[in-house]
Amino acid sequence: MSKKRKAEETDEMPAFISQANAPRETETNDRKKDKKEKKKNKKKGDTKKSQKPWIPADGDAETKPDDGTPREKPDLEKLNTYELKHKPEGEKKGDKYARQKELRKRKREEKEKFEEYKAEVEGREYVPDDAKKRERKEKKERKNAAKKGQPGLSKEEKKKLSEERKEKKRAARKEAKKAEKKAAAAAAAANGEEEEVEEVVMSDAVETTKVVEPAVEDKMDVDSDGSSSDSSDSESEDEKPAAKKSKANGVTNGKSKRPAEPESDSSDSSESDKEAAKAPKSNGSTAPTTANGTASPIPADSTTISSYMTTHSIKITDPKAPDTLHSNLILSFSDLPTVDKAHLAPFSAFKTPTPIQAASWSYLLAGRDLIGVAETGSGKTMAFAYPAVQYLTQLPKSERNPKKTGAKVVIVSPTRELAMQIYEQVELLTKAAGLKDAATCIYGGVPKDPQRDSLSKALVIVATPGRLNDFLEEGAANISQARYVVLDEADRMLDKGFEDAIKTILGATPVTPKRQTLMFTATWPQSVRQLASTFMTTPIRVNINSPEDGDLRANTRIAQTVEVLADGRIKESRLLNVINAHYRTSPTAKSDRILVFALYKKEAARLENFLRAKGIKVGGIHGDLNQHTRTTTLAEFKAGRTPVLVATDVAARGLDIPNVKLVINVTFPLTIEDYVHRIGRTGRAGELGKAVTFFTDHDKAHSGSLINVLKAAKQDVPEELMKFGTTVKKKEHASYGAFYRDTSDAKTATKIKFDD
Ligand SMILES: Nc1ncnc2c1ncn2[C@@H]1O[C@H](COP(=O)(O)OP(=O)(O)OP(=O)(O)O)[C@@H](O)[C@H]1O
Repeated sequence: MSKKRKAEETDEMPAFISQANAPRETETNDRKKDKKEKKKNKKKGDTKKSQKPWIPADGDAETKPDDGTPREKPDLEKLNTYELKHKPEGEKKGDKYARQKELRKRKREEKEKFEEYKAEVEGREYVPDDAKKRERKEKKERKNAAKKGQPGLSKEEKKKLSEERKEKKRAARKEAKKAEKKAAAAAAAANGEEEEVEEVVMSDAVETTKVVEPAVEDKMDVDSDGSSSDSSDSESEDEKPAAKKSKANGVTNGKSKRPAEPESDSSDSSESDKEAAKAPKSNGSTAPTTANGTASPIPADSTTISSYMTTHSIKITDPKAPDTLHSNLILSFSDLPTVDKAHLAPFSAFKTPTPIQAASWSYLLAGRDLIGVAETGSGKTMAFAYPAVQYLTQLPKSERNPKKTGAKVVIVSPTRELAMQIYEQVELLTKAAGLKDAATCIYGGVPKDPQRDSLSKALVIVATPGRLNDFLEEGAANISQARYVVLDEADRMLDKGFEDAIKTILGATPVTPKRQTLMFTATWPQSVRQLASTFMTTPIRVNINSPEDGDLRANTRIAQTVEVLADGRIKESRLLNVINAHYRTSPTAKSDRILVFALYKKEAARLENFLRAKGIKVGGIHGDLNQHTRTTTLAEFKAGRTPVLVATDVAARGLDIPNVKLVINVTFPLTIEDYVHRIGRTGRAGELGKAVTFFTDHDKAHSGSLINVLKAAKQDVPEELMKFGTTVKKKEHASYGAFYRDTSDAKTATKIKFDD
């Protein structure tokens, strides 16, 4: 037998046959090999049987004693995967293979089911494994066939071929781009736009908004040659994504519209330069690009704008440009400077921006400090939140890493519930802008740990002042690079109660003017104005339907009634009567919610119990309740499951609850501003509302200011109220003094009896 033949036999035959026929020398060598192999396997703990000679399938039957009992084959289909995994006693080899085969089949099926489910959740088409394999196989076969078709290609030839292929692809891409451009031009022409308008307006936008901070990649371009990169370059395929983004933002020279984001506080440009840079030109040429990235024509002509300003009683005061006609209003969502229509998704249910949004957006997007005063329920949240999120989207990626930079936007609100509500709105915007999980909400009354964790991942912090201060103290919150800071309900935030906390928070952010500071409210008393000015740099003042002199203006869509009660003890029965009367007469009674305000926590609890005892489905919110109860009670009220809510002033500001048709003030609040905010829980977003206020002798200090509020909103002033006097004693600030205004028509108050 030739050596070759011997080798073939050894390979092909079962081991025990080959060993029997092998010559002695080979046999001993093989044994030695086997021993070594076994030793090795033993060491590894490997019980692999591959080294054992092949045994027929029923080998077990030969080696194991037959106990006479017939072995039943298990029904594999009935076994679960756990049972399939475990070898039953006395299992035959053939059965084992069948069991393992079934197990593999089940696992495959489970995997497929999971993949199908995953695809469904992710909203994509499910491609089964088999199809994928087939596809891969076909691809491989095609590739092999192609290779076979060009046998013996030299290296150079292959290279040439690959170059040619690349060239073809490049040409195809160019063609596609050309076609895209043509289509865009055709669409623009169809809209009556000239192709050039885009460039003119876009460059105009850059010039007029004078922006400041180039994206990191763009910065390199600017630094290297001392000028911004040629716009034509951006057509090339090698254009960096950041540069593309800047261009799409309507910033052709790679500069953004925002204030500088220097790593350190030192900067080449002087503060005044920066200030100038922040200022938009007021000739309407901030010319934002539209939602689809094309240039918008100048948003609206000056006549349209001035008539809009008159209709909505808009007053814009810019200390830097006192005599200018402010015409850069954004009257339509499509005029907003955003690169992607998707960013506007949260506005899809709205027809147009509200006046406060229309008047403040262009200034905020240009980086200005701003005080926005507009009636309750007029969309102030989106007025400050939209530019905040746009600011984030325009930051270079390296600046969008909260672990390294900390938060970039801080929004502070006076109550926990309001903070949660703002957070929800911000989340809508960040999600739409593709910034997943960019925001966190920090407030008291709940465990700190989850909030602490969230802080390291958040670009936006929405917070109540106390809890944020706690985290600042322990070093868990980093807001040292937060250059967009909002005080919502600003007058409340600057009140004595919050003043110190706010000072600490602002102190932890970059100093003004490196920080853009925004204050929004429906009431802007004189007492906080001076303090506010210390935190801002030449802020724009936007007043919507609110007089400059600090007089209060309540939402005019709220019908206000004041009931002067001679005896406070009848408040409860009056409350019940008013609620019942509303439900009897309101055409929308089924879906209506009623909000009842008390001044004290104990009073709120008492009223809640009283109404419940009278068979009314009622909830309560006040400071004595734990946060969990507060949150669930509010959710129940929002959902309409408890249509009446009794609350203290924790619910007075900002809360936006649909279908609140009636507000009842059982006890007058401590300030007239709180009165305006309380009743502002109704009549929101253009709806009508009603407010009923019980007024007693105890509240007479507020009669003058209440009368003014009623008069300003063209409401009836009851004769009984007039008798308490019309003197307005304005609020006093601890550091900035008192603000009084006396009116002459004060009358002596007389007690009047109220007959039910
Ligand atoms: N452009 C818009 N058109 C119509 N509704 C809008 C628009 N923008 C916001 N809203 C809606 O108006 C309602 C009130 O908005 P928001 O809570 O921001 O008011 P606000 O001015 O902050 O009120 P408050 O002074 O009480 O805090 C919300 O339900 C909001 O979704």
